[in-house]
Amino acid sequence: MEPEAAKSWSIHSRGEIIAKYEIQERVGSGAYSDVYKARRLSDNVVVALKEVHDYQSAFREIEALQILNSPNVVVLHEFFWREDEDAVLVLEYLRTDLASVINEAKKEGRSIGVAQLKRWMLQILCGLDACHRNMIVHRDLKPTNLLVSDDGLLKLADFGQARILLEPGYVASYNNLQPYEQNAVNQENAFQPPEVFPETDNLCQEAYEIQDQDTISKEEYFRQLDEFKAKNIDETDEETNVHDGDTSCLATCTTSDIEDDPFKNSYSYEAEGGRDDGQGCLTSCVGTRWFRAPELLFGSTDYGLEIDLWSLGCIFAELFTLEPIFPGTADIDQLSRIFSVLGNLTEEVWPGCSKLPDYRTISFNKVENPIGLEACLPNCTPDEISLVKKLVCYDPASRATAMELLHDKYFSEEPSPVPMSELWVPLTRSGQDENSLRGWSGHDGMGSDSDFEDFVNYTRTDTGFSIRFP
Ligand SMILES: Nc1ncnc2c1ncn2[C@@H]1O[C@H](COP(=O)(O)OP(=O)(O)OP(=O)(O)O)[C@@H](O)[C@H]1O
Repeated sequence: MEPEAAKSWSIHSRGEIIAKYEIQERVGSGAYSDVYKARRLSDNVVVALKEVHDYQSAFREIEALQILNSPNVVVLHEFFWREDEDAVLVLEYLRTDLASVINEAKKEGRSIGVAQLKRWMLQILCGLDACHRNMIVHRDLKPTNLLVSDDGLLKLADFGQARILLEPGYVASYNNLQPYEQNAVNQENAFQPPEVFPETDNLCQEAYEIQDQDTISKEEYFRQLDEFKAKNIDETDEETNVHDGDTSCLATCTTSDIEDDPFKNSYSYEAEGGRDDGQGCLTSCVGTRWFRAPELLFGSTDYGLEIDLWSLGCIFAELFTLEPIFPGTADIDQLSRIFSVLGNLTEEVWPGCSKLPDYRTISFNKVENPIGLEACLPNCTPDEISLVKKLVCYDPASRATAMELLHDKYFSEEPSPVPMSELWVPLTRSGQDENSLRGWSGHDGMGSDSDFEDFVNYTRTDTGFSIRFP
């Protein structure tokens, strides 16, 4: 029996939806959406109905998912879109997520075995590689957005902040799909639950083999991105009259980040280029803070796919240690945590970084002895540390691409990744993130959003403020 309260859900008033789906329960909600588990009446297939309360977010998610055809990206079955009503996306239903995998392991006091880790990582890499080959930057990668099926199939989800960095159709053609993706496209009835997924060993092996023919090189990617930036227009958003950044800040930074910040005139995520500037700049206010790349924290508006690679590095680190690597309580705290590990961001480590919009607004005191990533990854092997280092590095151009990582020797060395059927999949969804649960994972006391609470040693300067680490 459906609980009484359920009848008041706005989705029940959508005649076209309840004619086709029986809504069973609400399974999640996010900054932009409510998500329901439902049964398709015609064939009993279980789906997720995502009612998206933000036009721009719905548009982006639909646009990206229509392009992507990867076994490691959530399937969009259909969508309902009417003027003056929230869009409803019908997605394949995935019961749990990677955050739950991490939380359960932690609760049980065990680590995730290396062979299991490798299988999770390979699946994330395959999904991300599919996005990046289509020049789609996800912009909100985190464990709660990596959904997992009962069979251990991991899928990238929540494309509400995704952007396509090139004109649609430029790279997303059938011929550009990897063999495993072509199989997915060829499935006669796309509305069936996925068939047994080919083992990722084969999947990634095939991906390696055709890499040189069918994927763009890093150099080509940067060339295309430069062209895109030079054009300085965003056709998608121009056409739809949607501008990047209109909603992202409120969705991803807590209100108090902005409202309570005594220095909000000196340090702000409301990057000039990101809000309705008509120039097609990207907003720096994307993603969830713990996984946000330093260039975003410094207000960059012309970043690329590499912001996802930073997030990926943070996710890999968390898989190794079961703890978020940079659990910042506010945006400046986020930067300070990164600095204390990697050292200060300077022209030596990333030539050109001083041109980042907020680089001179905030001056951090020199971190004399950064602890290094090794200290954050105790009990990890040199290969594991090296894997994270390839992603969690300042210069975006130095970050390894998803395709490069699929070739990383880490994945071909013993122990081999477990077959998917041997993955340990939690029975429930327990995943939480910084936005949804304060005090989770032993981060009690770090829940404040005040950027300055943790920094008693700050002083105003002519251009902003300066912070000494405690
Ligand atoms: N396909 C799905 N199958 C099952 N549950 C889902 C699915 N998609 C989303 N959910 C659940 O709904 C929650 C919110 O979905 P999602 O993250 O896509 O929305 P959002 O509003 O963009 O969230 P966020 O605040 O993280 O940006 C997810 O954390 C997940 O628990």
